Amino acid sequence: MRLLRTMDAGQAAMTADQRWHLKYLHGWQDDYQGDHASAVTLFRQILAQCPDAKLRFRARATLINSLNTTRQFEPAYRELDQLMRDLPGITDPAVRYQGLAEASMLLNLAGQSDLAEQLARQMFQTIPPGQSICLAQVRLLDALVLAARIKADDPAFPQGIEACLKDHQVLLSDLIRIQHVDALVREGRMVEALHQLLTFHDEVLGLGYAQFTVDWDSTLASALYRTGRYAEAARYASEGLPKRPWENPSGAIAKAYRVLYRVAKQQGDMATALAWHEKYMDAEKRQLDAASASSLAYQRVRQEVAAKERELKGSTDENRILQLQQALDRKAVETSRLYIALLIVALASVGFWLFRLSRSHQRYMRMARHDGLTGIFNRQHFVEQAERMLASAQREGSHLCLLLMDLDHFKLINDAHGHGFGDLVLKRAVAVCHDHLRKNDIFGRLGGEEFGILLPDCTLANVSARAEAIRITIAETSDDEDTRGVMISASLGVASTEHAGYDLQQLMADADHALYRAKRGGRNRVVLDVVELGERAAS
Ligand SMILES: Nc1nc2c(ncn2[C@@H]2O[C@H](COP(=O)(O)OP(=O)(O)OP(=O)(O)O)[C@@H](O)[C@H]2O)c(=O)[nH]1
Repeated sequence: MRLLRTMDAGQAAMTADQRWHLKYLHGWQDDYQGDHASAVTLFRQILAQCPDAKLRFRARATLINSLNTTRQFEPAYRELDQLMRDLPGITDPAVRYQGLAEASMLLNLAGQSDLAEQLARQMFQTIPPGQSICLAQVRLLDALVLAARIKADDPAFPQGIEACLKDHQVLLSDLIRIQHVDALVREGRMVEALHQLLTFHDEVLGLGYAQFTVDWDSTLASALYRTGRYAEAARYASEGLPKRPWENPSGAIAKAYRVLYRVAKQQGDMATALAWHEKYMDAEKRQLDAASASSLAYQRVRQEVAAKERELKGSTDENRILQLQQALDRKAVETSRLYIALLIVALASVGFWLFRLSRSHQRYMRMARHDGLTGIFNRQHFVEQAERMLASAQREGSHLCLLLMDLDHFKLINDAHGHGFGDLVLKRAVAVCHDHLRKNDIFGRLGGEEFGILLPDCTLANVSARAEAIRITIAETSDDEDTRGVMISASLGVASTEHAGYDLQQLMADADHALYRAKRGGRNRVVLDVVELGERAAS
């Protein structure tokens, strides 16, 4: 206490952590001195605000003890439940050890000797440095004796006593002795029990621990009574009774009253016997009430905790279902996105494929319709287009002219300059012809070096000028640089719907006839199927 006062004086210089520890010590002191209400308040402050988990754990362990002492069983078991939950997080052996010891003791009081034994056995694995198995053995024997699961000859008793004495824990060594006495009494070994109780009686008295003294004396009185030593039994029983009535019921007090009652009865003092019997009954009832209240409280808290866990599990399950649902939704969104992406890729592929197909179709169509060398219509397509145009002109009542053009002495050009050169001349002749054609004119290669040109909206009156222009242009290619002055010319035969009508065959025949005449007339000239245009020799 003095130490605590000194520490209080130095509080101003303490760290926050040190102040919390000081508070804990005050709580512990209040508890020891019987001011349990103050102790409980201090421990609860620590539990609510202290940041140090270790100190909170210790405060809870001591709080459990205070609550139990003041018979606040339900809060005590609630704290015990929390203590057990916090236990796995506590690694400091001394703190764990303390917690396990408190928990084991409380469970033993609640009649849960199995659980108490389990926790006591855990204590053996957490012996703090510098400590022996003493306290662990006390807790274990407490549980085993209560459950009558240990024989009086078990070496655990002497081992425990030895360990406690080594630690200078005389009170704890005597606690083991009284546990041993319980075991001896249960086996009917009264003489040995008595011997032990008498031998250490003064030592126990010297400890000054009132509750334990009552326990020892009443056990001694009971043993004396059972061995027929009535007077001594009565003496120890009444000596053991507390000087002022205890707030807390104790089995030891009931035991002492019972001895006194039995001795009085034995002596035939029925009035005294009756008085002791009443007290005995009252103490026994209080003891039993306390025991069953404790046990009931334990069961109630267990159910409460189980219900909470079920609720928690339920909400956890609900949460998990919700989470799964959300995960599923996310997956569904991802899947639809994937499908959309796949669809887009598929559509793009199909689109691309269609585009390529149409391109190759167009290429194919172009190849099918056009001449590979000059790029103008081939004969078949020229005929098709010409027929379409003739039909249309016939419907509209307009006139067309057909020019058949054939390069002169082309064989000679080929023979003299090579086939490749001949190709060049063919392409050049076509190219220059384009300069004189309109958008709707139809131009095709009918074969070899022979070409057809169909001119819509054209009459015999204006065709000659256009045909002549074409002839002149071709003749002028002779002067081109790359034709190296080779004589190039063309003959043209012209036919018109005005004479031939709208039948292509007839028109072609007329034009062919005119062409023949142009060739026969000396080449490099234009001949109408009716009138031969002026002959003009190639320059
Ligand atoms: N270089 C080349 N020559 C071709 C092509 N197609 C046909 N020819 C040639 O053109 C020549 C046509 O000769 P001919 O029918 O005798 O007529 P020509 O020599 O022009 O005489 P005329 O028509 O009477 O003036 C042949 O020698 C064919 O081999 C071609 O695509 N390229």
